[in-house]
Amino acid sequence: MDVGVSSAKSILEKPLKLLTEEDISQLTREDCRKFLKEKGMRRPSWNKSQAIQQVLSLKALFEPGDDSGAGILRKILVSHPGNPSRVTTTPIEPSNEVGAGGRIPFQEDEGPCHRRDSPRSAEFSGGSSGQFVAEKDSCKTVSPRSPAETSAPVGQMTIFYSGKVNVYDNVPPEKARSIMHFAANPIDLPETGIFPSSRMVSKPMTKEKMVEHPHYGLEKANASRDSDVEGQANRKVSLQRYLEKRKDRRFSKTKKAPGVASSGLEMFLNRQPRMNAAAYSQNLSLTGDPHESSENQTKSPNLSVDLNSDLNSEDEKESGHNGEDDVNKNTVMGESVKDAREEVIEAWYMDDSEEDQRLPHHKDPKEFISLDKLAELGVLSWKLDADNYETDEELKKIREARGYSYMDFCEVCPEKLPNYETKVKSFFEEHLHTDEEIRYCVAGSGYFDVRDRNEAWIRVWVKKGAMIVLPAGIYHRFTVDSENYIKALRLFVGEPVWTPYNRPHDHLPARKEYVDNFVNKAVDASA
Ligand SMILES: CSCCC(=O)/C(O)=C/O
Ligand SMILES: [Fe+2]
Ligand code: NI
Repeated sequence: MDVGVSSAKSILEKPLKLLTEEDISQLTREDCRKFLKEKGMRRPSWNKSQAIQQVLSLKALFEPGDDSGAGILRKILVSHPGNPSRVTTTPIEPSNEVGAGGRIPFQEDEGPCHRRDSPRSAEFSGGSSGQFVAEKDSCKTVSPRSPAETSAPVGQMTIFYSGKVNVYDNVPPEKARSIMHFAANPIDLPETGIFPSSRMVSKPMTKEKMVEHPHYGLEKANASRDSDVEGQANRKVSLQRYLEKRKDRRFSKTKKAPGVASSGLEMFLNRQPRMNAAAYSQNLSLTGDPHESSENQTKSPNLSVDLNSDLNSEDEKESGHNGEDDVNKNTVMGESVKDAREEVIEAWYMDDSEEDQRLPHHKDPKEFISLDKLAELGVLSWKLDADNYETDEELKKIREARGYSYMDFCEVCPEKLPNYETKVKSFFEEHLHTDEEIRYCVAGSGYFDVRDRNEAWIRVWVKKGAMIVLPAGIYHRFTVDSENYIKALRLFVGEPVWTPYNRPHDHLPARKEYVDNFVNKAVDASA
């Protein structure tokens, strides 16, 4: 008998309130996906953290009894005015408590090689918080749990989240509204009480602070509860303990063991699919061509200390991508919903030509790939407001959620980058890093090429406003495009390590972990 399977099954069958941190840490992605599929979710996440989060959310919402997540949600349910048949999340208001004095000293120097940029998209994208569209009777503003509602017919609910579509059958209106509320308040996740509220005071996110204040955000979240919460107390305490431990681990000097899955922090704070950045690199030999040296970058030392305190048409012509390809479209009741990220990020399979690396290198015919497909390779993306990155609440939320405590700029152009030619060549050597590579394009554009599961090159065109995360261990390379200019914000968890390990570096734990999580498991699952 497969002990692992049966123990996972018994864990998943446990009521949510009895789940312990040990239980959760034993779950594998496949356990969760299986469970979710059995519960009717058609496309559970491929990401372990997110799959676990989906399991917990599902259990919270569907477990009967007063201590269900729906019970908690019911307490804080708000009516959604406006169109009763659809609710889309709106950007969370910026925190008023963030003082101007605490602003990040970003350097605004545009540089001599600043090229013309694509027109700015004024509209905020739901990239970081995901876009939720719920259908059917899910958003009627009926008072909670009225008798009529209890006997109301159940229906199907479709949730568009982070570009993914999940369809749930037999959803009562009450639960649907709970989910709607959950969607509209992405930071105040009611089940765990661990989320910093968008309205709470913004606190510095230095390593010390993160360890020192493990209950960051608890007060505000807890304030929205009352005695109904009692039934959840055990589970909450257990989960908090789990999160605190993981958070401490994440920011401690201790190296993370190879193969350890994503941290609890990201499991609960993150609504984007994500793989963790394992910090192995300190003890690994530098066998690659370090294309990085911090003196060559426009580093802003203050940024590494505390960043949280305060925090087209021409392009389409060039790519031949008019944004109307079916592959990048979501559909709600037959209506197409475009992923806002596509305004600033496009991805396609590359041809094999040896021509100038700065050319688009499309196949003939062009073969685009959706951002969801990229996420399945661990490549995450957001669209952000690059004109206001200093004060952007969305960026701040992403950084808080993912622990990106460090930032600096990297400007790639002959005038700004010493040893420009060598560097550009080195960026384009196929390599991997033992941590995530996080780049936020605030001006210009460039190509990040990543290998897919079959070793084919996918070219990811990143333009102003695009933030991209390449997971640790993925083979990739970078080049500017024919405009020859990019200014990118580089982010990192803790002290940055930029070492590139040129291919082959398959023995590195980060590579093995990447292959296990994003190549082998996907292949196993599809077999
Ligand atoms: C646009 S940032 C420069 C490229 C880089 O840092 C890197 O590591 C590419 O793989
Ligand atoms: Fe890199
Ligand atoms: Ni690099």
